[in-house]
Amino acid sequence: MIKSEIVKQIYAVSHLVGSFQLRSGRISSEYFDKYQFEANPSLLDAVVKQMVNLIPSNTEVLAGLELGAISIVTLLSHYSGLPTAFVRKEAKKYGTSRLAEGAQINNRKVLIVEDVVTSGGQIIISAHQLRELGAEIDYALCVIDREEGAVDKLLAEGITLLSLLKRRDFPT
Ligand SMILES: O=P(O)(O)OC[C@H]1O[C@H](OP(=O)(O)OP(=O)(O)O)[C@H](O)[C@@H]1O
Ligand SMILES: O=C(O)c1cc(=O)[nH]c(=O)[nH]1
Repeated sequence: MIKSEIVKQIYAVSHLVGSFQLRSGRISSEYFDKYQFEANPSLLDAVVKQMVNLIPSNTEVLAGLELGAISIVTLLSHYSGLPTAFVRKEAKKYGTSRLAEGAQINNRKVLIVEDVVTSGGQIIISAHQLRELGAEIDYALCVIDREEGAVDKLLAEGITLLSLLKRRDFPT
């Protein structure tokens, strides 16, 4: 599927208009309901196939942030052959008590994988937690960058934000 068709389909299935409180606390008149494009197998497949080309060449592990990025990172792992860490917002309180499940991240080049990025706040929180666990994080990769300041905020943390799509790619 070509990129313009992906844009068209994502907009059709996931773009909502209304009043939405975002993770950052901001109020927005629009919302990309990522679960709608993730629930569509052919669209998810097309999105992830394009994201494979954006993975930095020195990446050793993919790290998908719960919940929305888990389906994306799983398919990205399938197409890239890279192992995956599934990253919780909080460490599990029983069993292995892990924040990052799956692949080992200690001393490895880890690419954070996200769905929709607004302020970049969630990536920063998770990057701090993963770095505490020994991960080396220079990049994050998302499906949609809403272009609300995340690129600069992340750069200040030493993280380059790569995105398949930007807000400007969609209709206004
Ligand atoms: O760039 P930010 O301002 O941090 O906002 C974007 C974050 O908010 C959304 O997650 P949400 O909290 O809705 O979680 P979910 O994936 O568990 O649904 C989105 O999936 C990003 O993780
Ligand atoms: O910033 C957010 O919380 C957010 C924005 C958006 O468009 N979609 C989403 O899932 N989260």
